[in-house]
Amino acid sequence: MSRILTLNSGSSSIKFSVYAAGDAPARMAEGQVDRLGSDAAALTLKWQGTRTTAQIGQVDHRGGLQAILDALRPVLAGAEVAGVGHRIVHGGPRFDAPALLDDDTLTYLEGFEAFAPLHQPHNLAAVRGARLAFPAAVQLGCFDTAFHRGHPWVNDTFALPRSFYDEGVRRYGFHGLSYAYIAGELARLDPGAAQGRTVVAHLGNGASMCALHDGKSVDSTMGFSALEGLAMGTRCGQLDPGVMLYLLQQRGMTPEAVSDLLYKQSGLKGLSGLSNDMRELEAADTEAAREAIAYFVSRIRRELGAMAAVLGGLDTVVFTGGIGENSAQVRAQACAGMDWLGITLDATANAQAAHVISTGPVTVRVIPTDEELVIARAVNARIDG
Ligand SMILES: Nc1ncnc2c1ncn2[C@@H]1O[C@H](COP(=O)(O)OP(=O)(O)O)[C@@H](O)[C@H]1O
Ligand SMILES: CC(=O)OP(=O)(O)O
Ligand SMILES: [Mg+2]
Repeated sequence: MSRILTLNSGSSSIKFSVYAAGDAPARMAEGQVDRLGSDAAALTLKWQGTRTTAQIGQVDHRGGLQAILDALRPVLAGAEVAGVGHRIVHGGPRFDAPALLDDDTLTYLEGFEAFAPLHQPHNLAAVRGARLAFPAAVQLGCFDTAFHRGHPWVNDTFALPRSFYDEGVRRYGFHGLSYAYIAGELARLDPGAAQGRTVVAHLGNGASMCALHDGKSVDSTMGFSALEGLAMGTRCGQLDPGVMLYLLQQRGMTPEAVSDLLYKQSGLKGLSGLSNDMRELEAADTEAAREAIAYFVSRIRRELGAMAAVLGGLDTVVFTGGIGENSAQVRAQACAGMDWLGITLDATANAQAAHVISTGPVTVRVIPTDEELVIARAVNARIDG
């Protein structure tokens, strides 16, 4: 009985799944620890038709992983974990496909910790934890950046002297496992449309958008780091680099303080003064919460127009991620008045998060993402039954 474990460490959650290996991986159990870093972290496990949630208090990513391994003991009893698949946000310029996580590869990936400080250190810590817990298992890295490696050069570079591009200062793009899944789903649901022009909005605690042509990524709102583009739970998104110079030079902030500001104190949290969590903002009756959502949405709208221009038109829009899948309000605001682009929402279908929520010529879909399945398929292909 071979099992595959997937680990997906996001900025505020660790999602996990257990699959039975075989012709295609079959999910047996799944769950997550969410609200990491708050005092209300909780572990949810779905297994054998039941769903249990346990409050685990204030834990960090390491404590979250330990709680997951403890909870999985009965799930994995009597079975052999043949492979552990890891979501690793940064694969650098080297990886355009999953890779075995040997010592050399881990050292290479550590070099990108500073490029993705909310993720990469947690991702690699999970690899080390999983190696100890499952020493005989294949450890496979599946990279968020890999899906974007085929971008045209103009979407892969900044207008800095070329030597910076050569040393790796590039627009990598992230959330690639999610986009790979969505591209595959689109090809299954509507093969004709999947060959066309699609914009996918992955709206979670981290958020980005991707322009797909014929299922391949041609542009992303995220760039060198997971800071660029849309505003996020705690990240600023697009920012005039002059602001950073002002903070460093005029305000005299340390680089560490600027990093903390841009990664952890900004975005929805910074604008609302309340929370990074869209559920809380939607429930809050404050002007600042409404304005934070309005800013979040306005950036989505702006990028949607930009990506339609990059693609030379638009056939399909897909909403995914925790907010994209669950917030009818954000979807409605993002698409309001977009009839000029061919986007018209059906209010009832949107409220129900139906598969198709549009009536206009552009098909707007809600597709729950499944980064874990993309990882499990990659591991399944590397292990023997
Ligand atoms: N029913 C809901 N309505 C609005 N937002 C939601 C809902 N459920 C989840 N979310 C939001 O989804 C976000 C988390 O998305 P997720 O993709 O799980 O994040 P991560 O980046 O940690 O993987 C949070 O802002 C959360 O508030
Ligand atoms: C890359 C990124 O922002 O990931 P997440 O949405 O999991 O925070
Ligand atoms: Mg995520």
